[in-house]
Amino acid sequence: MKQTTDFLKMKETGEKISMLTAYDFPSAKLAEEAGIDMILVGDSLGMVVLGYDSTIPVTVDDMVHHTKAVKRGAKNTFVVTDMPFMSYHLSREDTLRTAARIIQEGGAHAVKVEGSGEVISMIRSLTNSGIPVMAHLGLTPQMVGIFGGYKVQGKTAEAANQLILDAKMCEEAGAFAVVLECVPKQIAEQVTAQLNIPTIGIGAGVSTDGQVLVFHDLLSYGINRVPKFVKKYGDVNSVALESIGQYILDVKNGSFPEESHSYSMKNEELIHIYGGK
Ligand SMILES: Nc1nc(=O)c2c([nH]1)NC[C@@H]1CN(c3ccc(C(=O)N[C@@H](CCC(=O)O)C(=O)O)cc3)CN21
Ligand SMILES: CC(C)C(=O)C(=O)O
Ligand SMILES: [Mg+2]
Repeated sequence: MKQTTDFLKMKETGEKISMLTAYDFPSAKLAEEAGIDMILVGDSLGMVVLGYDSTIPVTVDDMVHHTKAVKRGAKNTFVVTDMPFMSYHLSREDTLRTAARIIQEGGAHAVKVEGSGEVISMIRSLTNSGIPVMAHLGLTPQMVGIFGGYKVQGKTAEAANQLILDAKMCEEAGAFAVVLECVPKQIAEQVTAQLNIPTIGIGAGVSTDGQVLVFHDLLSYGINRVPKFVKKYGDVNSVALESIGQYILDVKNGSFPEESHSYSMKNEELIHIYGGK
């Protein structure tokens, strides 16, 4: 299993890091079997699995519950779990206790936190306590209420310079990697060049040290509209719709179940249950 030090080595050698979200046993099993470098139990589960329209309602209990399922499906892959909305802001003690739960109870190898500012000192406290931290900058979805929507970040020179400073502070605070979400490719390239820790991009161009995508986006699974940065590698929606539609037809016209799907008993037994008639 790859771990934090291996991801640092991958940056040095130029081997790109592949990361994918997973939220349950089957998605984790598939990601591991395909050979993914790192799994993210993203709070995007609130949207793609639980049906909320943002990541804001997701709780620590949700994250622990889904992390446990992911761990049962992927026993040999590095697992990072998102700390959900407001779970790393109230106090240092609360942040450490929550992260410890995600690690000890959930079984994650690392946690991910969004943002800079006050969060930087939390990254320091977490890493000092022995918990590997992945930072997340740019479009930080837990700030959707402040951003006024899911909009590309760091588009002005000022915002871009701030992003570069923030990324450096995350590294100094001990983060082992940083996710850059929805930022101009030029900024992602700059940050990647200026950091010693790997950058993992999502909507951040090709220059980052790795890429992350949402499982359901990559497979078009239960999702219809996807952001511009998503590439559809599969079409589970159409496979599922065709299959379920055919099942319904077969049930209605009696062509399912077939003989091969049915159980039977011997005639000599059967005669006795009809009272010998
Ligand atoms: N299914 C899914 N995929 C994700 O990547 C994802 C989630 N959910 N939920 C949590 C966040 C929210 N994310 C999003 C959601 C929408 C856009 C989006 O529509 N962006 C616009 C950019 C608009 C602009 O130009 O500023 C786009 O058209 O791509 C981006 C990131 C990324 N994360
Ligand atoms: C989009 C990725 C980076 C994420 O944070 C999530 O899936 O929750
Ligand atoms: Mg997230």
